[in-house]
Amino acid sequence: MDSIISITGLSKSFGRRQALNNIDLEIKKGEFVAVFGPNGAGKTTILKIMSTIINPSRGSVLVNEIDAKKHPEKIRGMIGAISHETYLYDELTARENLVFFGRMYGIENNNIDEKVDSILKSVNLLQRADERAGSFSRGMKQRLSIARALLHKPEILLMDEPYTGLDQHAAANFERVLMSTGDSDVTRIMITHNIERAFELCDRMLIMDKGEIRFDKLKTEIESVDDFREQYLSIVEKDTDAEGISNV
Ligand SMILES: Nc1ncnc2c1ncn2[C@@H]1O[C@H](COP(=O)(O)OP(=O)(O)OP(=O)(O)O)[C@@H](O)[C@H]1O
Repeated sequence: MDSIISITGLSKSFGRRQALNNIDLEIKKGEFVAVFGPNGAGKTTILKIMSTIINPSRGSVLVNEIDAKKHPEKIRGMIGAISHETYLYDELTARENLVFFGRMYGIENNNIDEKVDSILKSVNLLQRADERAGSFSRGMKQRLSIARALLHKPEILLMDEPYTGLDQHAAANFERVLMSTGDSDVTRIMITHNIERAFELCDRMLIMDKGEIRFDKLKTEIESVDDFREQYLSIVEKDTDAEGISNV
């Protein structure tokens, strides 16, 4: 089995609200998976469980055959997470933030400065390296948090609406950095409402609704963006006003 992530019978409830309902999902090493769905579908919840930020109510997540519930610390080392929360320290400079996280991930002291400078350059923040993260704009913070997520060269990148706050230039640059990680067989999972970009970048498209995976196809099995959009609407519009899909 060449799955890097193996999810079985996964459910999550918050009080009486069921966010995930008995999900099974296999993700292969090196796949780039886009996850769509209306607000409240359970997308962030499944990513948070994969990142070991929260525990499931039932079921299991195995990453490289390691049980996420039993060994969360091992899983965290394999994962880079980009989300709405930037996980940055406002009082530290951009460089200090990355050095801090680099040490946490066990990057050796003798080459940490070089790695930090190289990743800062890739997100166009090298010139601002010695300024406090707290003084950065939202988009700059997002770029720094992308750098933080990539610094330890994770095997798996989990992205929850990574385009948030990025201007067009930064979004294009982010995609360049993101696709360059493909050389090393990185597995990427991205929640997004941006159907056009995802269709261009990803290998596999999932649609979640009401805590379930309602659509799961390889891009090669989908005729076109329009075909996918139609399928999305036919799945979600019965129950919602189909918020959460866009062309931007
Ligand atoms: N900490 C929490 N406490 C209570 N309910 C929660 C919590 N986190 C999520 N939920 C609920 O679980 C359901 C799924 O939420 P989730 O954030 O996974 O949706 P989503 O698909 O990521 O939505 P969006 O597109 O709006 O980000 C929602 O009904 C939400 O209200």
